[in-house]
Amino acid sequence: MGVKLGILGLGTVGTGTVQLLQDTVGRHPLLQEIEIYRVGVRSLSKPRTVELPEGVITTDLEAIVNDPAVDIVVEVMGGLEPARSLILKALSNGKHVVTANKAAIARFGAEIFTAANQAGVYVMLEAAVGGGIPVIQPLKQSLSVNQINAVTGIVNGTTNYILTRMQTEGSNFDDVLADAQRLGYAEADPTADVDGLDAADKIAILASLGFGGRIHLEDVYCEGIRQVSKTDIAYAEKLGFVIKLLAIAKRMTPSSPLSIRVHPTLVPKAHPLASINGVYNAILVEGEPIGQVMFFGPGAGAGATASAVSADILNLVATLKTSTANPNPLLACRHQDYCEIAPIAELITRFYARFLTKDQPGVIGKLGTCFGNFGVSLESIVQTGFQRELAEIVVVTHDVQEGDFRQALTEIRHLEAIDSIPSILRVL
Ligand SMILES: NC(=O)C1=CN([C@@H]2O[C@H](COP(=O)(O)OP(=O)(O)OC[C@H]3O[C@@H](n4cnc5c(N)ncnc54)[C@H](OP(=O)(O)O)[C@@H]3O)[C@@H](O)[C@H]2O)C=CC1
Ligand SMILES: N[C@@H](CC=O)C(=O)O
Ligand code: NA
Repeated sequence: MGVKLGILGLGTVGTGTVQLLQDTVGRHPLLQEIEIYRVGVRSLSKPRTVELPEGVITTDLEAIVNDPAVDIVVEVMGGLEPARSLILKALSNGKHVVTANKAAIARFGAEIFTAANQAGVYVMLEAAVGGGIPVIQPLKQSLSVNQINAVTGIVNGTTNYILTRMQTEGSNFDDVLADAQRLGYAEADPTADVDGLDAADKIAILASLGFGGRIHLEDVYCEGIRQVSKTDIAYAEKLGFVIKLLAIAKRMTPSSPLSIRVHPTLVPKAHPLASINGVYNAILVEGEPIGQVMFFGPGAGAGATASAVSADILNLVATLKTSTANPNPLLACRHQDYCEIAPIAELITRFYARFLTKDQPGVIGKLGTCFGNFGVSLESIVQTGFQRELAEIVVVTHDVQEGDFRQALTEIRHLEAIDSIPSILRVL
C-alpha cells in the first residue's frame, strides 16, 4: 500500500515537490510508493503548473491534518499561523511532518519537537536551512560524533546577491535592492532577508542541531545589511576582505556559552566563504575530530528545495516501512534543554571601523590612545581619503572583547576632532 501525503501549500516549493514526486524515473525506487493524496491551498481558482487528479486539491487544510488516511504531512505553506497549529494537529494525530518553514521552527521548535516526541513521530526540516543543500541531516547524523566548535554560514541568498552586486558593480544598497526586487530575487517586503531575520532563524536551527540544545530566537544577536555602504565595501576590498552577511554560532570550548549572531562581516579573501557569490549559500562546520567541512549549493528555488523536501519524505517512507516501537534517535530531535548564550559584549572578535574626523595633527594618536585605554590593540590604522573637508580614517583591530571596543568608541565619540563613525563591522 502506498504512503499517503497531505501537502499543505502548492506555491514555489509545493509545486517543485509535486513535480519531483510525479517524475520518478531514474530516482530512488521508494518514490514510487508515495501517493500525493491531498494538497491544501488558499485558492482553488489559481492556475497551477502541475496536474493532479480531481479532488486532490482542497482549501480545507484542517481536514488534511485530521484525515486518518494521511501518513505524512508536508508543510510548505510558510508563515507562522496557521502553519504552527496545523503542524501540531498533524503531530497529535500521529502523523510525521516534513516542513521547509524555518520561521515556524525557529520560533515554535520547542513546542513542535516536544509534541513530536510525545506522539512518537518525526519532524523533518532539511529544506528549512540552505534549501537544497544537505546540512540538517549531516549535522544530525554524519557529523553527530563530532564536538562542534563553530557553524558559520552564508544562509540568505537575497542578501548575498545584493552584497555580491554591490561588490562587483560598486553600487549602493538601495539601487541593488530595487533591482533585485524587479528581477524577483528579493521579495516586495525584503525585511526578513535584509535585516538578517531569516538568517537568524536559520542559524538558531543549525546551532540547536550542532550544539545539542534549544535556542531562544531572541538570544540571537542580529544586524542586517542596510547600513553596509559601497564605501566600506571598497575599503574592505583594499584591505583584503569581502563583506558577507554571516550567521555564526561558535563556542570556545565544549563547556563555554555559545556565541550566536548574524551580522555583516569582513571576510578575508582567502577564506572559503569569501568566494560564495550571488544567491548561493554555504555553511562551514568546524568540529573535532573532523576539522572543517563546507556545504555549498542553492539555498532556495523550486527544484533545489523540492530535492530536500522529497529526501525527507523518502526518509519517512523508509521509516514507515520498517516501523518499530522505538523512535530512531538520528531522525528525532534529541535535546530538551536550552543552550547557554554568551552576551554579545563578551564576544572576542576583530573589528573594522571607519571614522570621519577633522583634519588636525594628532588625531590618529588620540584614536590610538583611546583604544589603548581599553586594551584594544590595533592591527592597522590608515587615513586614505577625504569626504568633503573631513579626513577618513579606517581602523582594523586585533581580537578584542566587544564590550571593551564599544567603551573605547564611547570615549572616541567625545573627542573634539571626531565628526562621526559611519561604520563599525566585525571581521572574521
Ligand atoms: N521559495 C523557496 O525557494 C524556499 C522556501 N522555503 C520555505 O518554504 C515555505 C513555502 O515557501 P514558498 O513555496 O516559496 O511559498 P509560496 O508563497 O510560493 O506558496 C505558499 C503556498 O501555501 C498556500 N497557503 C499559504 N497560506 C495558506 C493558508 N492560510 N491556507 C491555505 N493555503 C495557504 C498558498 O496557496 P495559494 O497557492 O492558493 O496561494 C501557496 O500554494 C516557506 O516556509 C518558505 O520559507 C524554504 C526554502 C526555500
Ligand atoms: N529568502 C531566502 C530564501 C529561502 O530560504 C533567501 O533569500 O535565502
Ligand atoms: Na538544506
